[in-house]
Amino acid sequence: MKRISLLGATGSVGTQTLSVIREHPDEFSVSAFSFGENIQMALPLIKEFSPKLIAVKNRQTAERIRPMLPGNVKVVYGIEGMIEAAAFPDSDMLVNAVLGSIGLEPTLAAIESRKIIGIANKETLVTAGHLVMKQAKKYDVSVLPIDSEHSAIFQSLQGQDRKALSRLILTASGGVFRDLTRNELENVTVADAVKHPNWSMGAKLTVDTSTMMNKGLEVIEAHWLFDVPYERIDIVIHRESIVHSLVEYHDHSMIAQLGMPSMLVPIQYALSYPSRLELKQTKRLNLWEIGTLHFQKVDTSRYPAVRLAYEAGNAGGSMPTVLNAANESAVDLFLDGRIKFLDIEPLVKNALDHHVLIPSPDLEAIEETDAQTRRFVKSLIN
Ligand SMILES: NC(=O)C1=CN([C@@H]2O[C@H](COP(=O)(O)OP(=O)(O)OC[C@H]3O[C@@H](n4cnc5c(N)ncnc54)[C@H](OP(=O)(O)O)[C@@H]3O)[C@@H](O)[C@H]2O)C=CC1
Ligand SMILES: CC(=O)[C@@H](O)[C@H](O)COP(=O)(O)O
Ligand SMILES: [Mn+2]
Repeated sequence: MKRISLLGATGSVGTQTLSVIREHPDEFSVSAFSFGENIQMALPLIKEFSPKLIAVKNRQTAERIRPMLPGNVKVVYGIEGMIEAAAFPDSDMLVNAVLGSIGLEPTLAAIESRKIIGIANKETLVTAGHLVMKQAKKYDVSVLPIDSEHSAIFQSLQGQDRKALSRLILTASGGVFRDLTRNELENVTVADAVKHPNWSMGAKLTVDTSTMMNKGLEVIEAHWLFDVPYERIDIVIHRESIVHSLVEYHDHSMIAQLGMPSMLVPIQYALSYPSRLELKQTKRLNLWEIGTLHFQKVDTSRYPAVRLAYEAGNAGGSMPTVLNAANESAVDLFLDGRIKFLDIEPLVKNALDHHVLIPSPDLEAIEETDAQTRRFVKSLIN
């Protein structure tokens, strides 16, 4: 029985993680459960999975939910609460499916408590991948990818000769606006931007897929997870989201993982690794029904966020922190209707241009850079 601390339990990855746990009650249980403010969604899940610890975003949410729960359930809140949930002594594994760089400190705390880490929360690896991977090495902890592309790469590396790895190739759907020119993006709305052609996901990530900042963040995520330099990480646009990513070896063999677009597969693989469990809930891939797959080179003048991400990754130090924080702020502003879709990329570029690089930032410098960048982006639109 693997006992799990789940951060972001009410979200898209969080609820799908709970579906995997529901299907395998003899394999997994939930010991600590964290969410933001969505009590209506959380309450039936808490009743079903009976965690011992609940962490919520703020004091008001904690005070509202406390009387609705049995007395032996502990309720905590804020970043300290999330850290307590991540490092909960009765857990063996952290599944980090919270949104944003707020997931960093809980991840570090769980590593120090020697939990297995299942990481969906890519912002944590983008903002401070060097700290996470250094800590994981120090405490001899596995960091298992849940992001679909990284799970595909991880699966394509199993049993292979790491020294023979040539490059990683991340697939990208191109997002909902992939058939529009940049001029046609001028007046796209929030409602248009939160529809993904192949996956059902939270709003922030869906917007990131349409600027393709998501793929830029994923390049940085792959750099840290697999210790591969940026010049050996490529992106290919693949409309169907059937090939979830590929690894090329020195003998020119490419090994890929394929499947229908469902997060249940990478989530379950991280939970059960190194075993594979049966998955009943997802449609099998039927290649003759799919028929044709398409692959296309990325044009970075169409998707400037991809270029910004490679530049930030290559610059290193605190630049990826700025990239991530500026993007989180800009996407929030877009989702709040305060800026247009095409304002996102220039805001991120402006924040990167304005930042003076810190070469090897520690946690304090990362958090200060993150906060400063968010203030800077807000000041630009005010
Ligand atoms: N969705 C997907 O298919 C994939 C997601 N990912 C990554 O996984 C992460 C989660 O994505 P997704 O599930 O789509 O996001 P969602 O927006 O669907 O869910 C976010 C979750 O985080 C909680 N949350 C948000 N802010 C806070 C906060 N300040 N304090 C505490 N809890 C908070 C939300 O709580 P509440 O709603 O209760 O307020 C919710 O439970 C992201 O990093 C994303 O990039 C990676 C690959 C695929
Ligand atoms: C499901 C998943 O892993 C997302 O992060 C995904 O990457 C979104 O799809 P595209 O980035 O290919 O549009
Ligand atoms: Mn992904």
